[in-house]
Amino acid sequence: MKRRAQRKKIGGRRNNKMNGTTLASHLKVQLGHTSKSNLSFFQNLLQSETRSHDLIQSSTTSVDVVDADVNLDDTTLILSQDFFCTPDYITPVDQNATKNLDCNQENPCPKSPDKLNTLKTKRFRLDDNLVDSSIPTFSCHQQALELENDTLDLDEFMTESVIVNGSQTKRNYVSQSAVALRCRAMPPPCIKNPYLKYTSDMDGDRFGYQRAKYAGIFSALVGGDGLSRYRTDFHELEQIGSGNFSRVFKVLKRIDGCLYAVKQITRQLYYDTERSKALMEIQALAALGSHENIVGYYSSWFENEKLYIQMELCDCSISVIKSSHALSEGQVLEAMHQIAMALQFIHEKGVVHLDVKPDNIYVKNGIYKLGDFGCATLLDGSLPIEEGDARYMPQEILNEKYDHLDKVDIFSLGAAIYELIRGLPLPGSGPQVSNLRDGKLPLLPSCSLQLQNLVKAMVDPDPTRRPSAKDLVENPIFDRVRKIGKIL
Ligand SMILES: Nc1ncnc2c1ncn2[C@@H]1O[C@H](COP(=O)(O)OP(=O)(O)OP(=O)(O)O)[C@@H](O)[C@H]1O
Ligand SMILES: [Mg+2]
Repeated sequence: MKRRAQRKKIGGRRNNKMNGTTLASHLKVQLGHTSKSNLSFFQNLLQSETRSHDLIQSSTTSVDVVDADVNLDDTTLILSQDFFCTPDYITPVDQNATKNLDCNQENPCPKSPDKLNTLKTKRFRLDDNLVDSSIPTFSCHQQALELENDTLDLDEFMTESVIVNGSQTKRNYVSQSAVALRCRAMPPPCIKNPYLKYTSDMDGDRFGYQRAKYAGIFSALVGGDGLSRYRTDFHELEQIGSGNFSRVFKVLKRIDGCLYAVKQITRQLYYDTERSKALMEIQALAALGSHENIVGYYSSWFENEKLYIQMELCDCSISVIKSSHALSEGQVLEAMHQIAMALQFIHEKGVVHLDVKPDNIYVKNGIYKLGDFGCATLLDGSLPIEEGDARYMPQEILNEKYDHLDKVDIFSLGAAIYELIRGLPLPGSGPQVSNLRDGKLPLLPSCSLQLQNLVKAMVDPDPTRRPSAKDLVENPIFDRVRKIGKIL
């Protein structure tokens, strides 16, 4: 049976400065919300900021603040919203300046007050418009997106702070990254996409969009685990599936108003090996690119040691259809032909699926799509091999012979088709499964001889005698499909 491995990582590199007292107190709070793997970073940061603060306190007039930067180049993490969204990180020397703070309900993040008696030198001068306090901070979504694309290389946007005896007053200096992350924490409202007609999905709860907006904010801010990209970007509608270590949800993406499936790998990913194994699923999907018969992949991220995968939403898996009514031979042929095309596509790119089965064949608007690339690996065997559901595995893979991995997929598709024709699930073990592995199929009266022979060839115990995916696609049995595009 299938085993899975999963992992973590996280969001944004950061190089930040704050008022010493404030940052120290924030860090103490943050330490309570931060995963173990990030603790050492915060502890270092806390210590260095505390030292900086001590130096400032012991100074009277012109004192260069010790650079309390912490190099985060190798550290990735997501900080909770309150880390950036409090007035403290821009606490002015003049406490009266806090009166300039502009808090409002819609955007609880305050604007930066002018900082008095403080001169800052910048490694990278921000656009004045960005830091102009007259510009609402919420207007920086575009920058947030750009920053996200730039992997938040915050180092470029940080400021260095030097306290001098002068009266020169500088304007706000909230770093672009802090502004971007602040905005990132504000979920945009769910938008109805005017180009789509699936309104019935949302009509049930007309106020759901507004509610979701605030629910998103609070779950993102109040949740013990800090900023949630899932909650910020998506409105969860319902759970639509589950696997051994996963749950799949139908979600509405707030910013584009489209429906997607988000798969949450529920197993926590502590070890590097687990993480890199879990990454193989999305790396395979991303590398393969789009194909009509492969479930579409959009993005993925780690959150709280779990992996999330945003995918094209399909109607259901073919096993659900099979359980409600027997599939006609025409439907079976159609599914077989389309999944054979998916296999031809991935095999030509040097990838094998290794978990082809009815549960992993989805249907969307009558199109069959191969999904669940959790066991995908390279055809040449240069990546770890983790076979899928044992019921659909040929004997050679159970004997750990990996010379013809593409033919493993052909066997699995043959076993899946056999199951669909019979209309009964394959048992986990017993004579039926061992007969199948030996290539012995009982007669299937409801099915044409031509199709039975083809399935028999697909489950041949000798992998070299099984047809390739290309052979399958070109088999004359599918002529009807090719001619009319769809078998009715
Ligand atoms: N893109 C999608 N659209 C619609 N339903 C989906 C989608 N992805 C997954 N599902 C549903 O969720 C179920 C579980 O998904 P998936 O097979 O990817 O999880 P898994 O943990 O890898 O499962 P397993 O280990 O049991 O194969 C699927 O069988 C399907 O019913
Ligand atoms: Mg699956």
